[in-house]
Amino acid sequence: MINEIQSNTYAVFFDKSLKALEDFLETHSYSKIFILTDRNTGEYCLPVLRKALPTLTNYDLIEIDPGEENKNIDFCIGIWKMLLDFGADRKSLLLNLGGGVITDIGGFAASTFKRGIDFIQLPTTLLSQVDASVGGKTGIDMDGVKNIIGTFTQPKAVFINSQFLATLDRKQIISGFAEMVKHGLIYDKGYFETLQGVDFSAIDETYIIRSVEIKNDVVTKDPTEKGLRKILNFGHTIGHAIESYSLAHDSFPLLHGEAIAVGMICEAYLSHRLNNLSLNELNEVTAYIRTLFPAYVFNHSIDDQLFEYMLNDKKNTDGKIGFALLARIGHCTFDHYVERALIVEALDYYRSLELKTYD
Ligand SMILES: NC(=O)c1ccc[n+]([C@@H]2O[C@H](COP(=O)([O-])OP(=O)(O)OC[C@H]3O[C@@H](n4cnc5c(N)ncnc54)[C@H](O)[C@@H]3O)[C@@H](O)[C@H]2O)c1
Ligand SMILES: O=C(O)C(=O)C[C@@H](O)[C@H](O)[C@H](O)COP(=O)(O)O
Ligand SMILES: [Zn+2]
Repeated sequence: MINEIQSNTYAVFFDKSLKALEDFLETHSYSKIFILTDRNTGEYCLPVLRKALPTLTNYDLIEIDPGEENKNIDFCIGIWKMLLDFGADRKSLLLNLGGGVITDIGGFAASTFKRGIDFIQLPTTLLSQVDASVGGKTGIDMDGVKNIIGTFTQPKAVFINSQFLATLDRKQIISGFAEMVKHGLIYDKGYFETLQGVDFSAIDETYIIRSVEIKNDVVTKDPTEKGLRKILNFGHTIGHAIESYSLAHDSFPLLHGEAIAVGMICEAYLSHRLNNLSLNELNEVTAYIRTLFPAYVFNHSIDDQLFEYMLNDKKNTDGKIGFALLARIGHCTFDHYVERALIVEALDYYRSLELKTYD
């Protein structure tokens, strides 16, 4: 069965057969089709796509190295060059087959090439299925700052095939799960509670659909983050700073969802201090996230560096650092500007927890 969620300008299909994709390609006459993969999705996901769509033979493949460290302008130039060399025109289609790195950089490359060509998202990680492929935020990192260059450009369609997740390791699954937890925390307490019983060895498609419904609801109301959409950034002001720091300093950097989990604990603390989140709910959020993720160990000596990153957050105004904070589980508000001393208190709260550490 193919489920479908409608956004402002496109549809998200939940489609294990990829029949909806076949129909899409048949009804759109693209002059050329390009498939963007990274080395892993080229190996694991492209064969699944080719098997499901044996008629899709006429395409050019663009493959980049996997990993957040490659979501940058150099790889983007590589994609633009390939499009140019292979003769992409304005009626070409870029099909992004991969995780959030591929859907972000591919979306950005397509939205800027010849001032914009069509792209579709075929997300292959849990994180990209529940979050990154939907909503039209495209982008790349620069100087270690997350997503600092980018556009709001909607894809022509998103095709979610949960079978892609079969080759994903547990760490990646749990990283994606962090964004699902975020969806429950900001929008739907019942969903947050349901997620606590989820079996990671086989994530039910119902949950993926619920997360996409929540994300789609928010971005449909506010596609370009003038207000409400900022709630999708809960956990990200501090989380992105931690992610950037880890990318620059650790031999095995935190994954996006792992860093956002740290951010969600710190920002739940701020929610308690500034936005009426009750102590009980703060403890509930902290305890649950602690069961999912080991501790990330960092001390005061890196606080200045974390602040440098936070000063680049896109929710900031007039040099004040912006946050989306929970008012209660299931409800989040935005445009909270927080002083450094309180942010340090939130980092201290995280540091004070006795957590199992990463090995
Ligand atoms: N645009 C948005 O709204 C949005 C939302 C959330 C996150 N993001 C971005 O998404 C990125 C993180 O995405 P991610 O977690 O998918 O990371 P990722 O794209 O790096 O994928 C994780 C790893 O899994 C591999 N992989 C992908 N699919 C696979 C499969 N089916 N089987 C085996 N291996 C597979 C990839 O090659 C990579 O090594 C970050 O850059 C984050 O900033 C964007
Ligand atoms: O779609 C959104 O809006 C989000 O904030 C979703 C986040 O999970 C995602 O990580 C996003 O890329 C962060 O955006 P940014 O504007 O803080 O770079
Ligand atoms: Zn995120």
